[in-house]
Amino acid sequence: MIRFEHVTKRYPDGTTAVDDLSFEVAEGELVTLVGPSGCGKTTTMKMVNRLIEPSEGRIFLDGDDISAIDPVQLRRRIGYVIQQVGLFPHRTVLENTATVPHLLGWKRGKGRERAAELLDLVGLDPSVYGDRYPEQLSGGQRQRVGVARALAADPPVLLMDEPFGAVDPVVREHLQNEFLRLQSQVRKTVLFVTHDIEEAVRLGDRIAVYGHGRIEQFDAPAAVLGTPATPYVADFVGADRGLKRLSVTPIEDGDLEQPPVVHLDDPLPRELGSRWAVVLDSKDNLHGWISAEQAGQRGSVREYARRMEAWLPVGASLKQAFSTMLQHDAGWIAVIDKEETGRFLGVLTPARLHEALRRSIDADAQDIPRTEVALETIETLTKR
Ligand SMILES: Nc1ncnc2c1ncn2[C@@H]1O[C@H](COP(=O)(O)OP(=O)(O)OP(=O)(O)O)[C@@H](O)[C@H]1O
Repeated sequence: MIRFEHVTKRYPDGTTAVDDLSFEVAEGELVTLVGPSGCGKTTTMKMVNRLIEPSEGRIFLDGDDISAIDPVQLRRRIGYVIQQVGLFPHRTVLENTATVPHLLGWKRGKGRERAAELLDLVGLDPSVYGDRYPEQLSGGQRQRVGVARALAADPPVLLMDEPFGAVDPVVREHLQNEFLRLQSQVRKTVLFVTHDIEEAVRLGDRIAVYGHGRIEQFDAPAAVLGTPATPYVADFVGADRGLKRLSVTPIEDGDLEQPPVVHLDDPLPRELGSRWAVVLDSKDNLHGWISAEQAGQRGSVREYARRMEAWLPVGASLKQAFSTMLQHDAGWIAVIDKEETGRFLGVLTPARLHEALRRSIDADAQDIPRTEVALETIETLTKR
């Protein structure tokens, strides 16, 4: 969708901001450009919408060489969100959001309708916020309007330059989550500039880690954290990359333990054979748990079962698992298939969590699928 071919940018004063850059972003992919200040991220991005012209090399958008496209036409295909949102102060939120449809000559009513739809999508109720002016919004709300405005004319490509850089960390995380939810619906091709590795890892399908004017590594977040390509990248992602990796490694079926299970309407078993058992309802959905002390008493499981608060759907990150364990002071958490159905799959214990993390790091180091590492480990163990 976006392709850089040997692109170099030299500024008139001799600064080489970008040096022989070649990479490709697939349709619907979100690529984060991350690196220290001055490494050429913004220059890279601004060359895509021709706010900056390359000195050498070519950039293609959907197969078209952008140097042959009129810049104004080009920018209509590309949404642009920057840190200082740049909302028009004397226009309402709704008018601001409808800016591009308006420029494109849409009928007023259609433009406003679309703007209201987009505001809704970014979590701002148009009936509450639509008639406000930018100064009547919080920083986070202004950023949301910026995103809504960039999406209003439904461009296939979005360029985002530190869009959440100016808000505090809590709002920032909130905006990141909302943006991920939004992106899962709209599936734009996104280039996202940030200097924050955590943000790059959370949002990117792939990350381009910049050194000086060059990409040092272009890979999936887990791979960048697990096997940094150069000492520079290792240093940039930080000594705590093992911890960061928790947030990009999902819980998988194979990570789960199978504890004893009882059903709500069963009589209490005489023994559990374990310190606790998971309690399921008649559809095998998670209900709660009982402890070994309750076994052997009279009555049914239902009378003694406690609700299970610490649970997650499969596919949630190991970081969420760890944080859920801490939050509920739980020695294990239940894992279900989907939030909607709640079918019980197994439990994750701290030991299994550690194993899962270990396995994902080993898999990257050897560049083999994680499931195969699991099998290999089991084979080695059984042969011993
Ligand atoms: N107009 C210009 N003239 C000369 N040098 C420039 C110009 N614009 C940027 N540069 C230089 O080019 C290099 C890359 O700048 P760029 O803005 O792309 O970096 P960045 O990675 O986006 O940095 P930051 O995270 O601080 O925004 C820097 O050394 C910068 O000083």
